[in-house]
Amino acid sequence: MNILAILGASGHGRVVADAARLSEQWAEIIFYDDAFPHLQVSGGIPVVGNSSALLQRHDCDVVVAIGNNTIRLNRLMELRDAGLSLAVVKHPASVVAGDVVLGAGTVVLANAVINTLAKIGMGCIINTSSVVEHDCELGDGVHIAPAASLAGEVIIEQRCWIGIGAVVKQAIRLEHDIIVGAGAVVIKSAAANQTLVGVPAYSLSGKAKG
Ligand SMILES: CC(=O)SCCNC(=O)CCNC(=O)[C@H](O)C(C)(C)COP(=O)(O)OP(=O)(O)OC[C@H]1O[C@@H](n2cnc3c(N)ncnc32)[C@H](O)[C@@H]1OP(=O)(O)O
Repeated sequence: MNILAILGASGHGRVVADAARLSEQWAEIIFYDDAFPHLQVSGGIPVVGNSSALLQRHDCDVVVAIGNNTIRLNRLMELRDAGLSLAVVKHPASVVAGDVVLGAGTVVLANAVINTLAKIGMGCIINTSSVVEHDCELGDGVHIAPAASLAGEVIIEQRCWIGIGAVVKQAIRLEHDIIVGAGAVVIKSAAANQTLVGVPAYSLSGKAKG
């Protein structure tokens, strides 16, 4: 389709819009945001309605640019179930191996590299200058923040957030809904629903309170 509708007109939305514009895949880019009608324009791009209005459209591709993994994924599924066509946005300065599978609604931003046989789920953010090495598997709604790096054969389950500049050693598995803090170095697999920080990474929930 000729129009890309982006749900979420915040800073991340503007980054996604710019990647989409540079990819030259769409003739027109518009925002939807629940701050409409208060918010009318973002980064020079018109905000034309709220999320309910977007659900009524069927003449455009759509992507959700909301940082929160659970909200982004839920919104995407809602739009998919309403029959909208979910786009993949890939910045032209990203490098994605030819055999990589990118799930619907995923965005790959500038200078990100995804290497051979990686599988990326639905609604993921592969953010600026991040690295997803060969044979990694990312579940739905994962966010790899700027400059974070996953070594080969890492498995990241759904809705994990790998913080800015974090590093994950090869063949590690992170179960669902883990947050890895900025700059952490993860060297062991970890169970779901915890926050890991530090070098080497440890669980914040297991930290003694002083
Ligand atoms: C384009 C973009 O901007 S994408 C977004 C990129 N941003 C990121 O990736 C941010 C990642 N987020 C973080 O690193 C956060 O600090 C989190 C999620 C790890 C923790 O946040 P919160 O749950 O709010 O924890 P809080 O800030 O209260 O810190 C709790 C403790 O952990 C420590 N801590 C927090 N983050 C880190 C970190 N990254 N590394 C080491 N220690 C940390 C704090 O110093 C604090 O320790 P204390 O109890 O001894 O004082």
